[in-house]
Amino acid sequence: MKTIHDFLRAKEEGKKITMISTYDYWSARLCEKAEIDCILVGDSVGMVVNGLDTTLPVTVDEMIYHAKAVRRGAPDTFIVVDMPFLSYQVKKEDAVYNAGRIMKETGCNAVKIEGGEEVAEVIQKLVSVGIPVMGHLGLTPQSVHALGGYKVQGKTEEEQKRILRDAKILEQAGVFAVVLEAVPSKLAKEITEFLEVPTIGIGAGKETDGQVLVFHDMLGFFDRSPKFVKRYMEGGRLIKEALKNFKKEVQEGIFPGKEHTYD
Ligand SMILES: Nc1nc(=O)c2c([nH]1)NC[C@@H]1CN(c3ccc(C(=O)N[C@@H](CCC(=O)O)C(=O)O)cc3)CN21
Ligand SMILES: CC(C)C(=O)C(=O)O
Ligand SMILES: [Mg+2]
Repeated sequence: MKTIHDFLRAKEEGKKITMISTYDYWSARLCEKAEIDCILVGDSVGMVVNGLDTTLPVTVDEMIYHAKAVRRGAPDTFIVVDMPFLSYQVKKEDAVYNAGRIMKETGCNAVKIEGGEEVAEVIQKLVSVGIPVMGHLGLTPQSVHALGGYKVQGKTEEEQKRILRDAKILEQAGVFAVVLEAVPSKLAKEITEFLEVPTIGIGAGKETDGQVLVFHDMLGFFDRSPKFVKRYMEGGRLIKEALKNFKKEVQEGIFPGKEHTYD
């Protein structure tokens, strides 16, 4: 099992970190077999698995349910769990309670929190009680309504300054890594060079210390995907063909064959 120190060392040694966002037993098993460095049980589960338009309705109980399944599938992989909307913003005490539940009930290794300066105190508190925290800057989907949509962040110089400043504040607060989502690669490079802790990018160019993608996106399960997604497989098409094949074979009396029958 990797530790937070292995991620720091990877940055020092210039070895890229790979992270995949996924939510269940079988996909976690495959990630572990493929030796992916880190699994993120993302609150994107609400959109990917549950068909919601945003991540906002996702609950702590739902995150725990998925994270337990992921841990069973990947017993030896470093697992980070997203803290969902409103589970850490209201009071520091809530954040400790919710992060504590996530750690205790799932056996994960760390939690992830979206935001900059406004969550620095919460992060400090979690780190002080022994809960490793991953930060998340740039496009923070839990603020989609405030951002006016899923849009690239850090386009203006003012925004860039704010994001870089937030990154420094997160490092001081004690995060062991930071996700940079949907920002120009130049800004991601600048943050990556400045920080001692690793950056993990999604739509942030190639200069970050690692990359993260959602399992279902990279395997092509959806017909539409954001610009930053590379499809390593046309999973949706392959599955649809298999389903059609099943229907055809049943209709034509080909399935089940002798080998599938208890005679
Ligand atoms: N399946 C999935 N993959 C993700 O990467 C992901 C989620 N869900 N849910 C939570 C957030 C939301 N994310 C998103 C969602 C949409 C865009 C998107 O549509 N981007 C457009 C427009 C960019 C712009 O206008 O600036 C694109 O074409 O890339 C980007 C990130 C990333 N996260
Ligand atoms: C896209 C990643 C970074 C995430 O936060 C998620 O999957 O919820
Ligand atoms: Mg998330």
